[in-house]
Amino acid sequence: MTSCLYECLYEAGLQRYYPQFTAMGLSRIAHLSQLTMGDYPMLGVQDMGDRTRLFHLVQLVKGFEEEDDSHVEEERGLRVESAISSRRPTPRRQLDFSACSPESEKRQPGRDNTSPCKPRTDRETPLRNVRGEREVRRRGARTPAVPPKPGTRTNKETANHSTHVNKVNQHSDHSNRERGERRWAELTYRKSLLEQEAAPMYQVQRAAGYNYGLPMTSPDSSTRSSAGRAVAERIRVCVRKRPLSQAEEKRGEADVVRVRDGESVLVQEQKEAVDLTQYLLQHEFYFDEVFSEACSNEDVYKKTAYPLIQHIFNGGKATCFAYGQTGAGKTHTMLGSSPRRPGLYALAARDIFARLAQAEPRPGPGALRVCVSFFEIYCGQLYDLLDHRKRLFAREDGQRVVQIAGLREVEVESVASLLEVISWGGRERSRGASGVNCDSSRSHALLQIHLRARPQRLVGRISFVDLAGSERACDTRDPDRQSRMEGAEINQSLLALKECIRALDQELSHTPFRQSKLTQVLKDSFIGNSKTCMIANISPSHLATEHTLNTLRYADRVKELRKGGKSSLSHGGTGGKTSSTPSPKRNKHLGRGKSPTKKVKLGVQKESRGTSAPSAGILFSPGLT
Ligand SMILES: Nc1ncnc2c1ncn2[C@@H]1O[C@H](COP(=O)(O)OP(=O)(O)OP(=O)(O)O)[C@@H](O)[C@H]1O
Repeated sequence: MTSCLYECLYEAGLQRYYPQFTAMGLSRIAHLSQLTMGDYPMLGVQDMGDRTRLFHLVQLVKGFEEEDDSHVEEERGLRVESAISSRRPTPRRQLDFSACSPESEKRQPGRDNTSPCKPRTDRETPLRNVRGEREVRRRGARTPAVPPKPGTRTNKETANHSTHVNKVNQHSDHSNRERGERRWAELTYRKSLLEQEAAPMYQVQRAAGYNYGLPMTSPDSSTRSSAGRAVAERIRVCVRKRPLSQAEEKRGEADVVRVRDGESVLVQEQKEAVDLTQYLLQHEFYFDEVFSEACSNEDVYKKTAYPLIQHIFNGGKATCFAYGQTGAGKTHTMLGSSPRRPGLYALAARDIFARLAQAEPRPGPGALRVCVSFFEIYCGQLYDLLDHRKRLFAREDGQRVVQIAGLREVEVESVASLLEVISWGGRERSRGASGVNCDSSRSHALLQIHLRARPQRLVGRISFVDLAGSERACDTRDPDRQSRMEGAEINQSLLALKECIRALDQELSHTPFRQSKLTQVLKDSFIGNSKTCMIANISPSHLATEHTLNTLRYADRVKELRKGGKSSLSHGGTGGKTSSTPSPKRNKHLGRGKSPTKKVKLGVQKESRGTSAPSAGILFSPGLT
């Protein structure tokens, strides 16, 4: 479960150690102040960079404690109002862990109260706990640990006591407001850093061969040849950036994603060196199509699903995947936001029926029928969304065609009826989200539109796949077993998907579709006359940068595989690292199982923008390690 400690570690880039922290009984931010460097190995923090970060974090927490102590003086009438604001905020100083307390949440300007942190009682606020008895005595007046017995005080004492309580409450309100303001200042600071590009900027450069999780792509020169064009037509990889929402803007979140020329996307990642200087890393990725926030669903449809619809009328199979972090815009793309702003499902349905009407103005015995099925894959199990979430089983028949036994197919005769069926299934999915799986983003949803000739012959089929939230693939390190299993399953299916797309491109005799339920049920979309399009949805917010980069790296790998790259070993996961063995030369160099990091080339230093890199790898600034 997300906790403030996790958030705090996350801010410091140490979130992967969270399970060890909790295993060692460190569950609150306040516990960090008791850590000594001798404890670091027990927490698994061996890496020098991480040790330094943890050290700074511990110092910061201690600093907060001291700061809090200074408020005792304030209670006695000494106001140190300007103490915090006049102090030059070092980057880590700006972290405000207390923002997790319910009071400060309430007081934060323009912030909604949906904090991911578990609400705490006053006594549970982390920095208070750590000082034990003294703290409880001091704050105890407001929320006493043990309620005083009635009648144990005189009236005068009670009056004095309540005056004191009011003073303490006023102080507490004041400090909470101050903390809220500090958090606000932090966000504004980050935003200005990102928007004004005041910080030094370094560009992540393309490297030959293995790229240590960094972008692989360059503008696609392979599409210049006719064979390259054919492959690019079969597998398209596109990216769609959504706009910042009003709530995100109010919270002061910055837009760190830029779309250039409809074919490249640029992400600015805010980083911090061990000397606490802030800098920006700029990642650039190239795709077949990149849709900016200004693009409508119709624009996206024309360049993604529309060619697939033409393809199924020629007897082919097609698949359109929506991939990305929860909240990145997958549903908006697939389903649309209102009847006047339809998504890909409705636009595809409109074209299918328009084309049928054109071909056969009057329905006759030879006319094609449109049938829909809608099901979900959760933890490797299939559930029929058009049949009360009935459990389904996928099996291969005698011709080695995968059949989903018992899957309900509903015949539809118009766009409206198709949309009705989809919304029925969608309701079933969100209802299931509070039952079987607690969150619909943990499952893949597959909507299939079949073109059938009578009686049942399949002519063409398009599958729209709303993939599980990409951030779920990182749950493999979650302390909760169920989340870990879900994460592993999602990770596995995304890996299998990449493999199958590679096989589709290279027309390999063996398609590894059995590696996951997702690819198994989509088997015939990976063989024969089939086309695929992947739309990677991304959020522009600077708070989502890590997930955005993971999404882009995955899409990037899919695009690279199309060009004949070898498979990667795992999905990006938290750190967004993918590993692969792209060239035999590299294999020879590194050998199997050796740590690739030993060979990484670092330390080329250059101000990035507008300059070309002298060699592969990240460009580092002075003082960065
Ligand atoms: N291109 C866009 N233009 C305007 N608003 C958008 C766009 N994309 C997404 N949004 C808005 O962003 C919010 C989140 O989008 P959406 O629900 O589609 O995300 P999602 O990836 O489907 O999330 P989940 O996996 O949780 O279903 C919604 O309010 C949606 O209306």
